[in-house]
Amino acid sequence: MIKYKQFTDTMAASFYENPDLKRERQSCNFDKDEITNLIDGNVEKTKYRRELVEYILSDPSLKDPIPVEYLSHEEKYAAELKKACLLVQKMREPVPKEAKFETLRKRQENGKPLDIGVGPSSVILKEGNALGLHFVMFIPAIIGQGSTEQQNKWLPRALNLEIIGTYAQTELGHGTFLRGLETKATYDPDTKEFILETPSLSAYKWWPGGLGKTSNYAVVMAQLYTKGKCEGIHPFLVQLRDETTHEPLPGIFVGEIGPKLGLNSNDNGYLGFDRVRIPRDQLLMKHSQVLEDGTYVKPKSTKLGYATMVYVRVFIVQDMAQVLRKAVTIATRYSCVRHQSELKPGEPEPQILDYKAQQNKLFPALAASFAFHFAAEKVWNLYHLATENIGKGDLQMLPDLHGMSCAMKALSTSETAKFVETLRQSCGGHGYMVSSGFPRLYGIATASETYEGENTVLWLQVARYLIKTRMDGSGGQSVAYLIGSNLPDNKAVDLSLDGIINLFQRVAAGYVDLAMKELAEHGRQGMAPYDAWNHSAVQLIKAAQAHARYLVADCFVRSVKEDKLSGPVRSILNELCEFLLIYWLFAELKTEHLSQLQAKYMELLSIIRGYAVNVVDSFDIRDEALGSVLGCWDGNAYQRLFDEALKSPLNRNAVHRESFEKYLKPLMKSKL
Ligand SMILES: CC/C=C\C/C=C\C/C=C\C/C=C\C/C=C\C/C=C\CCC(=O)SCCNC(=O)CCNC(=O)[C@H](O)C(C)(C)COP(=O)(O)OP(=O)(O)OC[C@H]1O[C@@H](n2cnc3c(N)ncnc32)[C@H](O)[C@@H]1OP(=O)(O)O
Ligand SMILES: Cc1cc2nc3c(=O)[nH]c(=O)nc-3n(C[C@H](O)[C@H](O)[C@H](O)COP(=O)(O)OP(=O)(O)OC[C@H]3O[C@@H](n4cnc5c(N)ncnc54)[C@H](O)[C@@H]3O)c2cc1C
Repeated sequence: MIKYKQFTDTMAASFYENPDLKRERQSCNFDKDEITNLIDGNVEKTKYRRELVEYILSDPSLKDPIPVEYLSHEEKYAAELKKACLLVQKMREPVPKEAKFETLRKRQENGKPLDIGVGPSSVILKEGNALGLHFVMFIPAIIGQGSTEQQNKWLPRALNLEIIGTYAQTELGHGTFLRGLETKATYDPDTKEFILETPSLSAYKWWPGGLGKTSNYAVVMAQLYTKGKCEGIHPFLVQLRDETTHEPLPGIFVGEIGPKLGLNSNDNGYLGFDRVRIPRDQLLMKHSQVLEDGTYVKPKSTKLGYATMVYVRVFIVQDMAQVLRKAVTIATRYSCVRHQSELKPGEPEPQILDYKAQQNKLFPALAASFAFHFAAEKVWNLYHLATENIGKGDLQMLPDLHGMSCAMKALSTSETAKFVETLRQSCGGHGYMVSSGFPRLYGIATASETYEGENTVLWLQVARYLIKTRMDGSGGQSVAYLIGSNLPDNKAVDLSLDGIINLFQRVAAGYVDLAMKELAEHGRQGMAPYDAWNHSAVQLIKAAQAHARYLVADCFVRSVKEDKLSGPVRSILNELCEFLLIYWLFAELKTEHLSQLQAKYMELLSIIRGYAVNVVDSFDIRDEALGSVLGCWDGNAYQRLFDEALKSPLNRNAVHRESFEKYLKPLMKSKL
């Protein structure tokens, strides 16, 4: 290792707490645990999560020997998969008899397994997760699309990880337009099998997570042909690899698609079929069936086959709240410890957290992390209720669930991606380091804008629902304000939370009406409806975005009003809620309203400045899970930046001998 002049000894560093952070923490006047419990769900859930995280982090076999960024593409996959597998094994073993793991042990004694889901796995897996799709889509697809018999056969094996699967829908040629998928599954009544076929290059499955090297099964979406007729896309459970040797089965062409902007430990893959036969009962038959003689039995709605995507869209809203909490924790703590420039002439350099412009970068994201947390809760509840009803044959809630999940997925991912970039910038040059943690978070947020329905496409789905509702009054609860007599009145701007929600409805309804006018105008000019729709897309997307903001804002306001909160926490959430609502309104309002809101906005910046550090502390994210030298709890950012830089392989020796001797030296010695 090369030598450097050291300013902190390691022992002293382990007791260090940055004085600026310490001062903020000493002035905390609310119960941080209350916010922690609110995010976890309740006190017991917090206790469970903390023990689980400690249990995982105290295991030396789950630690990275060197930062994964220094590994090759192949090594990265292997190292992260190893951790994922060890994690799963660990969660199955009996927890040791230590007092600090009492909750975990009791849980196991009561026959409840330890969670291996998003929270625990994201503590140690930060670069994507080869087993993620198995848990997030493969198992939910079997549950949501499989008949009871099929679930009984496949679920226990999948839950035990005897088989590992993914969700293979997107193809090289089509991701958005599902009706355009080309993979074929043709029923052969003689053998009672489906024959899977990839008819062209563009029909190759492309993208599925964990497909390249990890999965031995997949739920494959393919066009179902029976009795010479195409019945549209359907889910098939297909074995891809031998269960013992892991070799691809005959007729299966499978591999990995290469490096991506982020999530590089996940082996996203490609897949092709050359006349691969599977038994008839591997068409997942909860909603539609093919009988032995090839007769097709229709589902109650063709859109029930899209249900796995709806589930994941809901899941993503929750994931975005988590990403935002991490990003805003890093940027707020760093802004507290970083001093730069001059605020008052001649005075010491202030904390950058005191600049209004800096607060304007941090606090909207802080507020939005709560907004998306509450929105995720609401849409989960709706999802469970709608699914229960669908199980009883009542599909009435399906359009509202689709509209709401598309709106919230698109808004939460696009806002999170934008905020993560702003928060990165708020940390200046150091934010650009991989060790800041921002590149990984940006990789997740931007991927989420694209996967599970590209956002523009989802906005247009939302717009379709809004326009339909406005025209025939058929929409559900989330769009009730657009129906006839429910339309928000045009009273003067009132700055109460309810008043602002009314304003949000007016803005959204206004955009919907403008889009309708535009559609009608195009119609009058002789355009066909599909052309008019395309020409009105910009306005339609604006309407969908305003509606999504209304939905999320409304959830926030309702959650803040619940009486389970203490006075101090209620007023913090109230202020953050009001602040976010004004921030979003700025994007929509005309100048006459702006000055009224501007003063309130500036006042709220100062108020939030008072508790921002303590609020991010209450997110209770362990340093190891945060994965950022800038955002660590102790605020020892410079020392940690330095320590991390010293891990670079280029710092093993003072001179990189080989490149110096071979290239630099000859260059410097050569004459013109
Ligand atoms: C150790 C490890 C342990 C544990 C690990 C645990 C956890 C893992 C950790 C971390 C993971 C974290 C996060 C990541 C999670 C998951 C994401 C990962 C990968 C992503 C996977 C994918 O991307 S899968 C592929 C997704 N693809 C899409 O979303 C495609 C988008 N396209 C569509 O949805 C559709 O084609 C369409 C909606 C755009 C159009 O469809 P179609 O042409 O058929 O329809 P129309 O436009 O004609 O509309 C017709 C009517 O149908 C209604 N409609 C459409 N869709 C739906 C629906 N889904 N539900 C209900 N109704 C629907 C539409 O509204 C129309 O109605 P009308 O009444 O107006 O006619
Ligand atoms: C990290 C990652 C992981 C993924 N994991 C999986 C997986 O596990 N399984 C799986 O099956 N898939 C997966 N995908 C694929 C993903 O679901 C698709 O990429 C996504 O649905 C977008 O489809 P597309 O790539 O065909 O984009 P396209 O539809 O080709 O989009 C290109 C552009 O065209 C625009 N566009 C398309 N249609 C319209 C329209 N009707 N109106 C206006 N504009 C339009 C879009 O807005 C976009 O700007 C993954 C993708 C990523 C990035």
